[in-house]
Amino acid sequence: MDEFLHNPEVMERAYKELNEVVGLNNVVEEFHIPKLVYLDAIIKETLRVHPIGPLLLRISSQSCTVGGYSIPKDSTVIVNIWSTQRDPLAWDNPSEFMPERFLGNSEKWNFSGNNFTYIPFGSGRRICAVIPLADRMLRYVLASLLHSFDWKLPKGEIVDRQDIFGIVTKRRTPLVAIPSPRLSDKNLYV
Ligand code: HEM
Repeated sequence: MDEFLHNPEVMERAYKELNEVVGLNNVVEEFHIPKLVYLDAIIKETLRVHPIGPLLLRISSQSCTVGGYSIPKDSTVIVNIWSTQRDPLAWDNPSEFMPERFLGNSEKWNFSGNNFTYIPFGSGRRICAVIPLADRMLRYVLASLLHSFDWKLPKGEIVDRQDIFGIVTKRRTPLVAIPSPRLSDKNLYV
């Protein structure tokens, strides 16, 4: 929501897609979700710049060398995906919020954890246990919130939008956003 509210051209394109696919006379239903390809790109880009679990932990089962560094057996290894998903060697304009980078290449950009430049759900044996559920819920909840309401930021508010780190990534200050109804019929909100 934060990136959406701070990127008016992304907002405009997402609303256009929702108007065309769902329409202002309807609420979002499950069958609409696969057709919302720009919304899918927004979610993927959000998980790139703000991965929910920024640090993956592993213990090396044997001694090895990674990127020229020797890692002894039984070392704790921390993989910083917040950083790798913003690596300028892998991403153009890595700090820019650009959902378009995920359009038209769904084979390459998925949550399988096989493309190490993009692993928001982790990778390998300990990859997130509920990717299909999390993916579906994210798309459905975000699509419904955006489609049902126009969202605005409070006037004149200057906030610190940076991430803070812990087990999960959070924005430094909580987001305040003001919704107003946008559907054609008030009964659709019941
Ligand atoms: C957008 C939502 C979510 C994201 C981005 C996410 C991301 C992650 C990540 C990065 C890991 C670590 C993977 C690794 O070390 O390779 C993980 C592990 C895990 N996640 Fe999620 N997660 C999400 C939602 C959920 C939800 C809703 C649940 C439970 C209802 C869940 C359950 C788990 C479990 C059980 C593990 C540990 C798997 C294991 O160690 O074998 N996740 N998740």
